[in-house]
Amino acid sequence: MEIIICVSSDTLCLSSLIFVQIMEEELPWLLVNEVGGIRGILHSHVPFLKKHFHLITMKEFLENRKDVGKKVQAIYLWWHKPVIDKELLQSLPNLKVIANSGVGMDHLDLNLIASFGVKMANAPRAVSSTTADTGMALLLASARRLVEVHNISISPSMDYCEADILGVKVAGATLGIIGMGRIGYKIAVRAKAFEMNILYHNRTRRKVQEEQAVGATYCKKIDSLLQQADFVMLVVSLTPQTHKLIGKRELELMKPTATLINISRGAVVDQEALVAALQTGVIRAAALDVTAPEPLPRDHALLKLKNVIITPHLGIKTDKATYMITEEAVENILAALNGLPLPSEVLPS
Ligand SMILES: O=CC(=O)O
Repeated sequence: MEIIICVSSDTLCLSSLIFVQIMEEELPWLLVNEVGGIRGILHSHVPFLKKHFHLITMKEFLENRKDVGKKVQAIYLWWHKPVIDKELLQSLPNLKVIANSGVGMDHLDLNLIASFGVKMANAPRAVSSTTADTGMALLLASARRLVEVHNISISPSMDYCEADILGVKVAGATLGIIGMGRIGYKIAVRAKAFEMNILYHNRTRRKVQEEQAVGATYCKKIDSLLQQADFVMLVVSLTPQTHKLIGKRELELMKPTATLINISRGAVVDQEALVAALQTGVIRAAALDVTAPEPLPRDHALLKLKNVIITPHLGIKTDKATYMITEEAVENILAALNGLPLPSEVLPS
């Protein structure tokens, strides 16, 4: 909403106010968590959002739930916030759409949201390359023990022996990708450039031409991939079927020299089994961008292991990718508010 105040050019004093005109139709109201901070929309996205919406934060909504609730037509979820529950949905009678700032929708009760007649969208276009980069960064960092060698390099004594910095050769090693959707495939593209052999498992097999383009071999059974891979990368969505997909049995199938990399969701791995496997040398190392919960309690056993690298769900967090996510969200919200098909609608299964 833009307010134009016209004053007489002769006197330029307030008493000469002629009229106050409200320009433009009122913009649709968009509910966001907060601006700035760890769970808030980034400040740099706000001017873009304000071009299309009247922004209202959760704090403002909670202060005046009755009046504001009726106006909100859309929610932009930034890293799972605000939490969408029945109570919130009931207080937003005109809500039409919820846009998620990522691809994973496991934090949402899709059936509940759909039962309120609210559409949902995610942001698959924006996230793929950057998340694939995160996976490769973790693979390389773990292979070459970057965190350990960094700590040695900045230590006062720099006391180390060759064995302390000996890594694993990536070229010629076998990468097993579990989950060959958009992100999994982009990881394969990157791994090919690093001269890795690539195995993959997916619910549905990729086309032969797609496999050939990255030199990937399909493993119908996860077990066979686990037995052969030097690096296993988890890229699946979290669903009831993938919950604790990797447990004690699966870890024991892996080579003792193998590394597990998880960029999907923490709950895809049985964390207790993982801790035991890392402590007893069942596998060499793990590199985790995701844990359950996030962040882990500060005294968690995974934080004490030298053969673990943990990042705070870096996933897509780069300047460009986060901005693209907001653009994708705006596209979806505007489509829903105009009664058009949503470019990345997510339906309950
Ligand atoms: O975790 C990241 C995403 O869901 O896109």
